[in-house]
Amino acid sequence: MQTSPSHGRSITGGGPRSDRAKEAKEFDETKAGVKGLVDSGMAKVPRLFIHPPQNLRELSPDTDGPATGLEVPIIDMMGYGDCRRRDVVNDLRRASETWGCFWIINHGIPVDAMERMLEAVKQLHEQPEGVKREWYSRDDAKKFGYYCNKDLFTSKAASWRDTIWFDFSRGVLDPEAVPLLCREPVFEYERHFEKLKTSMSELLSEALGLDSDYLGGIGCMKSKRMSCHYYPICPQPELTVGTINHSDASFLTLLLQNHHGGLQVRHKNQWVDVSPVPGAILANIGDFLQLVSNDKFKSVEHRVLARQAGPRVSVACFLFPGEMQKSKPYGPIKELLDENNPPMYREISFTDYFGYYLSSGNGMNGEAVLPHFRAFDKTKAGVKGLVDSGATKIPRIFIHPPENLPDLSNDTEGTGLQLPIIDLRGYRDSRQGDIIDGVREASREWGIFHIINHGIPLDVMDNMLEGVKKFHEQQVEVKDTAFSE
Ligand SMILES: O=C(O)CCC(=O)C(=O)O
Ligand SMILES: [Fe+2]
Repeated sequence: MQTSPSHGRSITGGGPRSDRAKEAKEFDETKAGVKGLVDSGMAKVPRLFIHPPQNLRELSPDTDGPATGLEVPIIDMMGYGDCRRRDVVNDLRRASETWGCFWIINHGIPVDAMERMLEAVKQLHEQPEGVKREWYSRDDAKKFGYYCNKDLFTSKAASWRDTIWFDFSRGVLDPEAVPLLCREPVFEYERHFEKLKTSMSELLSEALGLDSDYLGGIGCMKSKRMSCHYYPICPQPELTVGTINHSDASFLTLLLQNHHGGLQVRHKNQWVDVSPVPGAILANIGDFLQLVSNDKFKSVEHRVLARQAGPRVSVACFLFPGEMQKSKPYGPIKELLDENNPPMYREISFTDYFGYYLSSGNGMNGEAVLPHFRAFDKTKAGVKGLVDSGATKIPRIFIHPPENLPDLSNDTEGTGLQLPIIDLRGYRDSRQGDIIDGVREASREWGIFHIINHGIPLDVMDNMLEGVKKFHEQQVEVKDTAFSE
């Protein structure tokens, strides 16, 4: 596949004033993705893909091998249907509470079905440019398609990754909707996957201490969507990322990857390499499971590094509520609540959660989305905590009905009216009568007035205000001790 050399130049070139939106549009119109750039012989990462330092922080040097000494837990599901069920459930609980992700082995999906799936995805991405061009789209109504960066036009920087998707969320996916080349492997994988999904739903229910059919009963994993990523070799991996740090909005994500590593998860504030384990599937707890489990299970922050090795191929299968359940409110599961475990989140539908997730950059701007839905009072961090957490939108509980809101279009400065100011100097002697008259008048007309020369020294007032400001600006942990409901 070739991208025309002139096109390549226009993307890499551009002086400091050239416009990102224009670069994104030009690149998008090639419909050839990152793979097209690499195939055109591009030796430098185009500016569109260069991330600001805060996105690249801590990318190296621990990119090879588990320098941290930490490793994602591996859970052997062998015998989960009978003799080992209790062990498997306990292992799942521990891993979901501490890591928010874990490998599963002996999960029932044949290794060759997984390999065929990965190979089919690789082949799809490696189709000639002219073939892939027909699939290029960001239209969510389509069941199959291909794009480079869903958020290409809204993100701060693009990521070194192309994606093909299969959407199984609205009923059964019609085989005719996907290219013949991948039909058999995709539907074979999906058939096995459905069985694993049912088992995971039962085991995770039990791991939460609920009946095994609980999560199935609330329909929270009914739908699925497969995002099949292709990460081409990157000539300057220190300048960009494969996938920026984020947690998934889903309930659960089950991930296949080929032998090229690059995936990392955040654990105990360190990035830990998720080195491929042959035949294993990676399970990631998503935000929505953290929400319904009332923080018992943790959604895991993860990212994919851009690398000089590749191409890396992965299949992330996101599980989330079905069509019938998507718009119904979900909140912390009642059975998990008691006086020591108050609800940490307010109720919200998956549709609303996901809408917010997308509008705040697919969770891909490095800012966690879930905290926005915490039951506000439980944070004990106040409005200041919201602002400090980088909230860019006002949470719904703060939004007032129109009748409460001042008419901001009216310029109040233009009225010429001013609050009365009453000078208290001499109120014990010569001016007492005037002052009393002034107070009476202001109380009758306004109900509010300023007083000056009141006897409280200015520095005492300033110190008081400064003290209050300092209190509010303390760490949340310090203020926590003074918080009272
Ligand atoms: O490619 C991967 O391994 C991870 C992809 C991912 O995190 C996602 O699609 O949400
Ligand atoms: Fe993800």
